[in-house]
Order: sequence, then C-alpha cells, then structure tokens
Amino acid sequence: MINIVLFGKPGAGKGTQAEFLKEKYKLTHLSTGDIFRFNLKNDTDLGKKARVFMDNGELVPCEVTTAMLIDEVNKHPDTAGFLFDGYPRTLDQAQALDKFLPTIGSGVTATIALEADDEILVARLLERGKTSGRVDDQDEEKIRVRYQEYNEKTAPLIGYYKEQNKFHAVNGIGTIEDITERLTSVIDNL
Ligand SMILES: Nc1ncnc2c1ncn2[C@@H]1O[C@H](COP(=O)(O)OP(=O)(O)O)[C@@H](O)[C@H]1O
Repeated sequence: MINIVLFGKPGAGKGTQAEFLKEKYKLTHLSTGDIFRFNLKNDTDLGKKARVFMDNGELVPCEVTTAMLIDEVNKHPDTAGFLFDGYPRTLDQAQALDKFLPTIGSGVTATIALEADDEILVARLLERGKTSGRVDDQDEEKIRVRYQEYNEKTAPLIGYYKEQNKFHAVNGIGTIEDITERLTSVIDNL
C-alpha cells in the first residue's frame, strides 16, 4: 500500500493535483474538506458538528475529524493506497494517523508539500470564492483565520515528517501540468 499525504496551505492546489494523482497511481482520494462539505450539504450529524468551525475558518476538533477519517479509510479495504488531502492538519492528527495505519498493516509512505506564497494563495481563494459558493472563501477575514490556523497548528507537521525522513516539498507555482509533473517525479522516486 502506498499512502501519500498532500500537504499545503489553503489554496495551494491540493484538490486539483489530487485529481491527477489518484488516476495515475490508482489511489483513493480522501479530502477531509470535501467530506465535511458533503456532510454540511446533507445536514448530517457530522455536518452539524463541523459547521460552526468550518464557516469561521477554524479547524474542526480532532476527535470528530479523526473518527470520520478512520471511517472513510475502512470503507476501502482493497485499495492500492490513499491520497490524504487535508489530513493530518495538527500534530494530534498526525500521531493518530501513525497509530491507526499500522492497525491495517500500513503507514504513511511520504508527505508532499505544495509550496506557494501567501499573497498569491489569498488571491486564488478569493477568486475561487466567486464561483465555489464556499462561505470560507468569500471573506478575507476568514481566509486569514485559516492561514493563522495553518501557521500555528499545521506548519509544525513539517518538522514531524522531516524527522521521519518523509517530507518532500514541491514548488506550487506554475501550470497545473508542470506541478503534476513535479509531484509525479517525487512519487516515482520514493
Ligand atoms: N484535518 C482537519 N482537521 C480539522 N478540520 C478540518 C480538517 N480538514 C478540513 N477541515 C475543516 O474543513 C475546512 C475546509 O477544508 P479544506 O477544503 O481542506 O480547506 P482549505 O482550502 O482551507 O485547505 C477547514 O477550514 C476546516 O474547518
């Protein structure tokens, strides 16, 4: 099993690239953001728990997110591997994943970060907000909260994965195809 964690700030292009990578490597794409949005739309219990946090640009509590993620992983026992997009986002979540994956005989293969400058990313999100209908993309204040959450809670994961020799960075500026190529060259060399 090959398990890739796609890592990057909001707007870095994780979702866009995941679409190509999942096809190429036959991976199951698990986007916690997408799963939460699906639950919000369908007004499930999970959606109700997540809504306030998401609408404000804050992280949903770890227990809720991790339980959901484990549930999703367990739905795909025969997959060639997972492409985790938006998870883990905190040290607690990274540790939870490192505890859970061995129980299914697996582990994180590599973490790949898409890197880009904050100002470019904020502009991308505001642009996306015009058409995506995402509340959290329409308000610069909420976007700033997400960056703050990222810097405080998610950025420390870089050190966590570097210590395990599992961290790879890719330049996230360029055409979609260029970036896909950079990502595939990292994966092909794992
Ligand atoms: N791993 C996670 N832990 C906690 N909350 C999460 C997680 N993944 C997604 N969320 C919630 O869903 C929102 C949207 O996620 P996502 O679409 O991945 O956003 P972004 O474009 O900001 O990276 C986040 O702001 C957060 O509220």
